[in-house]
Amino acid sequence: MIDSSSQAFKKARRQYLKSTRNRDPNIDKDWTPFRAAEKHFKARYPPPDLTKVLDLATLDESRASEVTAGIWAGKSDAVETHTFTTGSGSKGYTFPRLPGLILLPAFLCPEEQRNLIKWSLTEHARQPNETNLDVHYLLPAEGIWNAYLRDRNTLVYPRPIETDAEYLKQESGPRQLINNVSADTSNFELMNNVAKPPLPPSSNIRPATCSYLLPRLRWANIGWFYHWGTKQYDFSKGKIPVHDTIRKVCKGAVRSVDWQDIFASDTSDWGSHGPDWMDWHESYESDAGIVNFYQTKDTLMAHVDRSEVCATSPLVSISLGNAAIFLIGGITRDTEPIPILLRSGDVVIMSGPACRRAYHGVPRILENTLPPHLAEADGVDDPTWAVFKSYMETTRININARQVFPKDFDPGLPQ
Ligand SMILES: O=C(O)CCC(=O)C(=O)O
Ligand SMILES: [Fe+2]
Repeated sequence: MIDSSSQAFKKARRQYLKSTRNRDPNIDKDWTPFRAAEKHFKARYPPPDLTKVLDLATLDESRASEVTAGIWAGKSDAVETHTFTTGSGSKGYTFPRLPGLILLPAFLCPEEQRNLIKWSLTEHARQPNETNLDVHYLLPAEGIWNAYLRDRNTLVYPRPIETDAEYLKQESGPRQLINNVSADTSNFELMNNVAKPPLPPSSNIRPATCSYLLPRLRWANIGWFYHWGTKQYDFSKGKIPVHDTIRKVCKGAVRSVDWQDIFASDTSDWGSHGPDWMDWHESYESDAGIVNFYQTKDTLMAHVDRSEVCATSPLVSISLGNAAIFLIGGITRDTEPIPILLRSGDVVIMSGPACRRAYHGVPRILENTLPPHLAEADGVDDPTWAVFKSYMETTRININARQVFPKDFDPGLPQ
């Protein structure tokens, strides 16, 4: 329940009244259903109503302490789902409205969740993997997390602007043309040959401490490098092998689903190569992706992950830490999105032609929803957990792994 006498509620109401005083009363007239849902869940005032949000943890007795830990809970029957039993005996859910969307609640046990959180910060958010901070700062080689643990006041210096850098020579015009085009096997070569100059560092960045930068860590790349300027992969930089921990979890998630059950009666268009779900237990291999780090005020706008050449192979998305509202709609923003409350340990799979290129986003991280198995350092039999716990109190981590190429497609790239 929302406490309307709390200081936070009153502050949000004051800000709302101030910011809406001169607002056009028809402002929401032209919003697409996706935009309207984003606005609803983002709002601090009035706080969003979660009764239409699917929250499967409310069905699971063993997660009762997670659900009651914070003020936020949805409903187990808010959205039409079908249940199946996974290969490992747990429950999985499908959505008649969006074939190929799979939800595996609590797929990861508390220990696996803690290990993935540690891995994300200690081993992954550092060179040679790129992070959002690298564009502007010369980060320590050990990564921002390890440097922060050593001394949170250590200064990190801005990346100098190189006077002969490639980014200064590029015209911005032609880049726009190829920006955000869906990748596929027929345009792969063209996309691959588009120039992908490094993004220019900002000119007004000052030295900053590790404790200032850590909450500003927003993502760390997995596998093939992604080029944000063109929204395409930059295959010329080679591929960093996907860590075994991630490979195994993602393969495990894909293998736990009986795809025959999901897609045998699917009649949609799977593209020129036809359906490939029959092979996924063997052929699925994540080779790119991103680890997203969200602070409680961060959001991820509606988008489609369309840079992968394969538009049907599963994308595996792992939630850790604070809970979030995840919205997923259809191939345009005009489809009313399905709202799902994702909690730590939940895994979402987006697969098949209808779901893999559906609009989705994260309009809200739900504050104070860190589950007890991550929040109580004492209850965790691990003396090193306390520092992770303090960071995770205001954080959600999402590990998002994708397969870039279809099974039999040879991109002709050095491995
Ligand atoms: O954080 C999430 O649950 C989704 C992230 C996502 O959609 C992405 O990284 O493309
Ligand atoms: Fe995405």
